[in-house]
Amino acid sequence: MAAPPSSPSPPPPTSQQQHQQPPFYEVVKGSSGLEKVRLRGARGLSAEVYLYGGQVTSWKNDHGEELLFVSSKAIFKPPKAIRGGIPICFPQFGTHGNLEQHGFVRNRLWTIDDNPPPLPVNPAIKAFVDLILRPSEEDLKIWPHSFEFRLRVALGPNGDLSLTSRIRNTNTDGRSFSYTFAYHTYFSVSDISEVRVEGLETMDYLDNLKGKERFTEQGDAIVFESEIDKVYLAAPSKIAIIDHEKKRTFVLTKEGLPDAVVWNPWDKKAKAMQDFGDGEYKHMLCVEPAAVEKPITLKPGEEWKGRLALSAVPSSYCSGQLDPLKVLQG
Ligand SMILES: O=P(O)(O)OC[C@H]1O[C@H](O)[C@H](O)[C@@H](O)[C@@H]1O
Repeated sequence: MAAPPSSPSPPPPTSQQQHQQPPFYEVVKGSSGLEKVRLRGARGLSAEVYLYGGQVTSWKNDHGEELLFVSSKAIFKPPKAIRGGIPICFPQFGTHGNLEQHGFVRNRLWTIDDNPPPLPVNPAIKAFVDLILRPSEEDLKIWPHSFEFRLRVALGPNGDLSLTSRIRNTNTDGRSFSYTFAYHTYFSVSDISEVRVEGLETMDYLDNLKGKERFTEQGDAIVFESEIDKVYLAAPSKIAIIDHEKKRTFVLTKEGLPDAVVWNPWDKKAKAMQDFGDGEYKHMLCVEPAAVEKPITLKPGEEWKGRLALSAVPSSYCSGQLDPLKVLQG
């Protein structure tokens, strides 16, 4: 009698999987068969990161509510970058250079880094993953610099999401390199006209809709009535996005990233984008911790660190006024 066909044995767990112990961390197939890492926290908290782009595409609170925006028309197929979540712009933000818009790492395939150099962490954080990207031969033709880009995405026990980027110059010919950078974060909001941003008032900004001319923001918190595409310069380390309708406040804390880009394409540009629904601009806002005005320069062997921490907290709403100081100073 023929022996029953043997089922293929599962691949051995990596050291990180062993360390993390499922259910904190698993690799699953996402849209178009692209692999993604699912981080699982307590009480149903979760986050997802595509290896394509090293891109966070989901962050859910303990009610299972999605906190990031991903377009219903997002294309999960190289070379298009995924429209939504947290694309990483490197080594160029926007059109500040000769490379393709926002650089190339957002449409490259990253890998899981099983043995990252130590990074000081809160021992309470169990759900995290380390990714790494090194340039290919083709990438070196576009941007002739050797680098290691390590990204840690971590989901804290209280649902906070943090992204830590470590970029190292690994050029062996003694050359420095310079770059601009952004965490192009798409937040999900109830209705853009019910949202305001605290922390950027009175800041100087470059207006991308006016040829990158420099202006100073006036008045109170920022509210949204039309297209916006501004790079706020030397912005504070904490910025709050207050969603009145949802009674939710996102607090962004940034380190190593002086600037903050605010973008909403509004109706006309929304319609012109192939991978964005016509009315979706109402339900998203990009606030992007960035280093744009002053590029970062690394000598060979040097490493830069840029961190973004996100939390979503219920906002109290008293007689039409939130207390911005309470939000920003926590
Ligand atoms: O369409 P993308 O290349 O993803 O860029 C989307 C947007 O990103 C940033 O926020 C820029 O400031 C905008 O000028 C740009 O339109």
